[in-house]
Amino acid sequence: FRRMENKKEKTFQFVVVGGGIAGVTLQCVCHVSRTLEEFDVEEQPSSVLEEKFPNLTIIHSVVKSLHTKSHCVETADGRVFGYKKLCVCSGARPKLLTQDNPYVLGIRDTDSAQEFQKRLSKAKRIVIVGNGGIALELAYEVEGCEVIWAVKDKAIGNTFFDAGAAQFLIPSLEADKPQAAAPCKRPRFTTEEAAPGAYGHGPTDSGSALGPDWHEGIALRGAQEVRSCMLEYQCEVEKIFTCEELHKSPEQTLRTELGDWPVYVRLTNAQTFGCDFVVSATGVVPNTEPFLQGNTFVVADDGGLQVDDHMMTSEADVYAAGDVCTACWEQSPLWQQMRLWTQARQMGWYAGRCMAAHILSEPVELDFCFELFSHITKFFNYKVVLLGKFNGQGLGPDHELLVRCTKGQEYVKVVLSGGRMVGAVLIGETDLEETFENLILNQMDLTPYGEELLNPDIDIEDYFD
Ligand SMILES: Cc1cc2nc3c(=O)[nH]c(=O)nc-3n(C[C@H](O)[C@H](O)[C@H](O)COP(=O)(O)OP(=O)(O)OC[C@H]3O[C@@H](n4cnc5c(N)ncnc54)[C@H](O)[C@@H]3O)c2cc1C
Ligand SMILES: NC(=O)C1=CN([C@@H]2O[C@H](COP(=O)(O)OP(=O)(O)OC[C@H]3O[C@@H](n4cnc5c(N)ncnc54)[C@H](OP(=O)(O)O)[C@@H]3O)[C@@H](O)[C@H]2O)C=CC1
Repeated sequence: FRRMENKKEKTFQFVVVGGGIAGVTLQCVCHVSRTLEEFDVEEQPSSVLEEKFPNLTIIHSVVKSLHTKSHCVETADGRVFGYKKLCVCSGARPKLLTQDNPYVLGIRDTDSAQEFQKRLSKAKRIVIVGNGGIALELAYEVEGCEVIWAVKDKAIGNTFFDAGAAQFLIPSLEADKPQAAAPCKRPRFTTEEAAPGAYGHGPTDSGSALGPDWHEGIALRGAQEVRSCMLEYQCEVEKIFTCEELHKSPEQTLRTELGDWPVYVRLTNAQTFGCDFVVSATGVVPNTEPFLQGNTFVVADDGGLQVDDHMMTSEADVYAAGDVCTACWEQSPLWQQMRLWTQARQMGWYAGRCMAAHILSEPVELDFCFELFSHITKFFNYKVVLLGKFNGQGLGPDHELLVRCTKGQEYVKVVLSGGRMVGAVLIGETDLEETFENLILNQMDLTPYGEELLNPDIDIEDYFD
C-alpha cells in the first residue's frame, strides 16, 4: 500500500480507463425520437481534446494494474496515477471459437478489420460462424467470395430478431445488391500512429470497437468474380483443422471431395467445408483481464463487472461503463442490456454524472434512457429499429404478436402483453418508431384496437397524436 502511495505521480479527481467512450467525441447527436438517437463519432487527436477541455489530461498508455485499496492505476510504462473516482471503460474483445489459430479471425477494431480485408482480398471461400451483428453484416456485405454461414439457430439474426423478420430479410442475401449507396458522410475511423505501449499496440492488443457503417469505407471484396452465400442452419463448429491434418487422414475420398484449402471446418451437421479462413463472429467477452486482477470485483455470469444503478462496481469508488460492465440493477421491464455503441455512450455519460454527483454529495436518479431499450441500425440495407422487449424477452408464453409484412418493403412486429405494447421490431422505412415508442412508454391499453393497430390504411401516427 505504502509502496504504491509513494509511487503516485499525481492524483486526479477522476480517472477513466479506456478510449472508447472517454476518447471519442460526440459530434452530432440527432434524436430520432425520445430514446432513439443517431450520432456521428469522430476520433480526434488528444491535443485537440486537451485544448478544448483544459481540465482533461490524456495519457497514452495501457493500464497494467489497478490497486483499489491504494486508489491508483499503474500504466505499462511504469507510471502510477492516483484517483478519487475511477471509471473502467475497457470494452470487450471477440470471444473467438479458438484462440491462436491463424485461420480464425475476429473483428473488433480498425486493425482487425484491416487484417480481415487483406485476407479477404485473396480469398475464394470463407466460413462465417455466429448469428449476431457481425455475421449479419458480413454475410450481406462481402463481395466476390463464396460465403458459408454457419448458424446455431433455425433462423438468421437470433440476437436481433425472430424467424419472421429473418424470413423477410433472406431474399436480400440472394438478390443482387442495390447500386452502391451514396458515400456515407460519417467520418471514417483511422489508425493513428500510436506510441509504443499505447492502447491498440500494447498488451491489451486492441483499439476501440468499430461501430455503425464500419464497413462502408473499406472494400470487402474477395478473389472471385461473383458472390454467393450458403446457409448451414442449426449447427456449430465441431473441429477446425488444417490441410496438413487432412492429408494425414486415411480417407482418400474425403480429401478429393473437399479439395485443397488452407483450413477445413467440420460442423456438427456432419458437413465439412474447406476455406481460406474462418470468421468467428461469436460475441464478445468483457475486457477485465489482466489489469483488474488482484482486486475483489464481483463479476456477472457473462464476465462483465457488475454495476449498480449508479454504475458502481463492488469496489469502492470504482465505476464501470460500456461493454466491460453488466447492468445488475433492478431493470425496467422494458429495458435490457446489449453490448452496443448506443448503450456504451449512455452508460459512459451517466457514469460521469454519477461520479460528479457523488463527489458533490448530490442525489442522482437512474437516467431515463434506461427506461426503454431502443436500438436503430441497418441490416441488409434496411433500416432496423428495435424497441423494448422486441423479441418477447423474458415474457414467457404470456404475450401476443401482431405482424405486418410487405415483401421487400417493410416488416413490422408488435409485442403485446396484457393488451399493452411492450416491444416492436420495425424493418424498412415504416415511420412508426416515434408513435410506437410513445405507446410503449405510456402503456396505454390497446385491446380495443386489436389488429387494427397495424392496419396500413389507418394513419396510426395521426390517430394517437
Ligand atoms: C464490427 C463491429 C460493428 C459494430 N456495429 C455496431 C453498430 O452498428 N451499432 C452499435 O450500437 N454497436 C455496434 N458495435 C458494438 C460497439 O462498437 C460496442 O458496443 C462499443 O463500441 C463499446 O464501447 P466501449 O467504450 O465499452 O468499448 P470499446 O469501444 O471497445 O473501447 C474500449 C477501449 O478501452 C481500451 N482499453 C482496454 N483495456 C485497456 C487498458 N488496460 N488500459 C487502457 N486502455 C484499455 C481499448 O483499447 C479501447 O480503446 C459494433 C462492434 C463491432 C466489433
Ligand atoms: N448493427 C449492430 O448493431 C451491430 C452490433 N454489433 C455488436 O458488436 C458485438 C460483437 O458482434 P458479434 O460477434 O456478432 O456478437 P453478437 O453477440 O451479436 O452475436 C454472437 C452470435 O454468435 C453466437 N455464438 C456464440 N458462441 C457460439 C459458438 N461457439 N458457435 C456458434 N455460434 C455462437 C451467438 O449465439 P447465442 O446468442 O445463442 O449465444 C450469437 O448468435 C456485439 O455486442 C454486437 O451487438 C456488431 C455488429 C453490428
